[in-house]
Amino acid sequence: ASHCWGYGEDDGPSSWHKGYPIAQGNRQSPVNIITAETMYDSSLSPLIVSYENYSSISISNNGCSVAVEYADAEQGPVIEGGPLGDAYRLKQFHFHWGHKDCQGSEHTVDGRTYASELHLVHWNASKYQTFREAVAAPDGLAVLGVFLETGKEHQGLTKITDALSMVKFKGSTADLKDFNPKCLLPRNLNYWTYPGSLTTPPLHESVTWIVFEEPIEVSKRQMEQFRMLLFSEEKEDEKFMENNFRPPQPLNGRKVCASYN
Ligand SMILES: NS(=O)(=O)c1c(F)c(F)c(-n2cc(CC3CCCCC3)nn2)c(F)c1F
Ligand SMILES: [Zn+2]
Repeated sequence: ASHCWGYGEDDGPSSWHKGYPIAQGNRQSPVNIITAETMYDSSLSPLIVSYENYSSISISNNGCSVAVEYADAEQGPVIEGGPLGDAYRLKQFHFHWGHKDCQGSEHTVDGRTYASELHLVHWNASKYQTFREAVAAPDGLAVLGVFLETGKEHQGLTKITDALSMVKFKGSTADLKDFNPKCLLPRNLNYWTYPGSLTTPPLHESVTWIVFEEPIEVSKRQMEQFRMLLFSEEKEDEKFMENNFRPPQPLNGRKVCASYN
């Protein structure tokens, strides 16, 4: 079905429940991470990120974000360990950002918002046949969340930000080969984890969230390049793609676990 949801006044997060009742479910994302209430879980093993044989295919503007897609290959980039019982295969990564640098992330930390948040979406290819099947299963997805704050330019991100002008309009796609997303992870892999959902419709409660504590630094110019993207198609009147983030949702008794003490 074509998107009839968005981030505007009438079709934004507060009205998503009309088309997607799960929006008012009990394991929705994002959430505000209250660090004093997180639980150190010594049983959490280190996260294993095996992105060596990556094969990115393209970058595209899907009308709600900009995403880099990966080939669905057996030996593709995977993550395992940490809270995960299986190996999860990277499908795509995308971003959420604001109109200005003081807001834009989806998760917040003690109420603090960041300029942007990168999501690396993985699916449980050990247990399910396809992404479509996994996206609706309670242990189907694992998403790595990385906060972006403004500071010095991020060398690795320039390959992405310099390609954004090629996917300005909704529905546009461009080649983007051999991008290794490992360069987008922070140096320190301390993380928080909790059971949640997609943060966009269909809002399936199928995500094990793994949010890194340490943000990566990107330049103000790189953030500006995200803000020249459009929600709109070539023929429509211009609507700049910004504030494409869902606000924090109730924890409903969920515990956020920390991988570090
Ligand atoms: N912000 S998030 O929570 O990291 C996040 C995700 F994890 C996603 F998986 C998606 N997602 C949506 C679809 C369409 C599918 C089309 C087939 C039916 C299911 C949805 N593909 N990937 C997504 F858009 C998103 F924003
Ligand atoms: Zn996302």
